[in-house]
Amino acid sequence: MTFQTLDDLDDGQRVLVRLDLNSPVEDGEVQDNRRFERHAETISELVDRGFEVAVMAHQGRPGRDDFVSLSQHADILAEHIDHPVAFVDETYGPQAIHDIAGLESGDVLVLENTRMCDDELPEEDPEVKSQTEFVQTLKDEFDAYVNDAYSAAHRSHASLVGFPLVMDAYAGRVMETEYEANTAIAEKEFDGQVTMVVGGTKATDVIDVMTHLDEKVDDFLLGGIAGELFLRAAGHPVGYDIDDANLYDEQWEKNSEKIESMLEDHRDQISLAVDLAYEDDGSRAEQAVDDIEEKTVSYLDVGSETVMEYSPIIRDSEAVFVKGALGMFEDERFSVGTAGVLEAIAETDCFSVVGGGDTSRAIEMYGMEEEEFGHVSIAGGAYIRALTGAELIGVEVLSR
Ligand SMILES: Nc1ncnc2c1ncn2[C@@H]1O[C@H](COP(=O)(O)OP(=O)(O)O)[C@@H](O)[C@H]1O
Ligand SMILES: O=C(OP(=O)(O)O)[C@H](O)COP(=O)(O)O
Repeated sequence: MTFQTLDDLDDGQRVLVRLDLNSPVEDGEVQDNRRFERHAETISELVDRGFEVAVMAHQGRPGRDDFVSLSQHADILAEHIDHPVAFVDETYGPQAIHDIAGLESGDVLVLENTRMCDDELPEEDPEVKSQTEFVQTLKDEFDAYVNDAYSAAHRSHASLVGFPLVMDAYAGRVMETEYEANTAIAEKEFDGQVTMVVGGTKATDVIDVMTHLDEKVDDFLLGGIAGELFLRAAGHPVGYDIDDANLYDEQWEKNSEKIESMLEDHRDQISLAVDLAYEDDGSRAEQAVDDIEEKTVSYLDVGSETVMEYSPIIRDSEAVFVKGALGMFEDERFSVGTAGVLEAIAETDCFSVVGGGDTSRAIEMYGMEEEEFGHVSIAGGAYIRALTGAELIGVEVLSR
């Protein structure tokens, strides 16, 4: 697969750049993370080369607490590139078009969250997305489109797959390096045991990929939301929403058949938590899974016994892939699973990849160094999909 890169683009043009600045949001505040640091390299290069730059990116999903404006992202990006970054609260409306027209050489303008436009979601064919009002309006304002959002390249959304069909399209530096690293990793052959740690909140993404990796991966170590859904399928009274949470039921509806057939056909490859942690009177408490008779609390981490079972499997592995945290590690009380597994990987000389905008943050939060891991990717769902050998739709359209 080959695509044009920034080396193929003449300096000083008007470029529309898609980044992935999707970030954790705590109490309405966007948290700085490695995605800003990495994309800053691409934007700084474009600024230095005198381009007029408009940035598109998404944040969160409609209906979720993390679905917020990109105004804070513009400020964080400005700090990373040490250069002013303007923001407009429209993606392609009249004010956005006015501000784009006013761009001068070296200027950077962040457009509003692409997912606030009706045309961005849902997933549809690139041809359909390329004909949307969103794409058709913006395409004439620029000389070229640059996609740097490798970590979102598994989504067939307008800002990712529509523009390359109707504009001269290039890969940014992050797209280029992540694509090369993850493709090389997907092609690697391992003689020994291959383990995948599966957690996080996006269970649908990981379960879909697990069904394609059962020949490549010997052991799946489960936690997070997917872990609880597997426990539910195994007959435990967990893995459903209580209070007004919206993490389990919808993903169960979508995936229960796949989970049940994975358990039926590959039970010996799947390790489930034997204990779970929850908050009790402000402190961490743990409960053996076999003792749970009814879910009355939110489980926020795997328990210590589970970490003791997972760690030797990691130590015996030749390769370990991590996608998604085993618990809500941002709260130190629920970091035992995620930090425990990452520490076991860091202490072992296995080949390892840690992926995910959120999960990779745990490395620095809990005193580990990136150098202790083979590759730390800012992509989560995209990198595990790449492991299956499947081409990512956002990369495919860039290569046409
Ligand atoms: N049991 C849990 N309950 C709530 N959140 C969880 C739980 N386990 C993991 N998480 C959250 O999952 C997030 C990572 O999810 P996800 O987006 O799937 O992974 P990544 O961003 O690493 O690709 C973390 O921020 C963590 O707080
Ligand atoms: O953060 C992302 O994916 P990841 O959590 O799998 O790394 C991407 O921005 C895609 O976001 P989405 O999973 O809401 O489509």
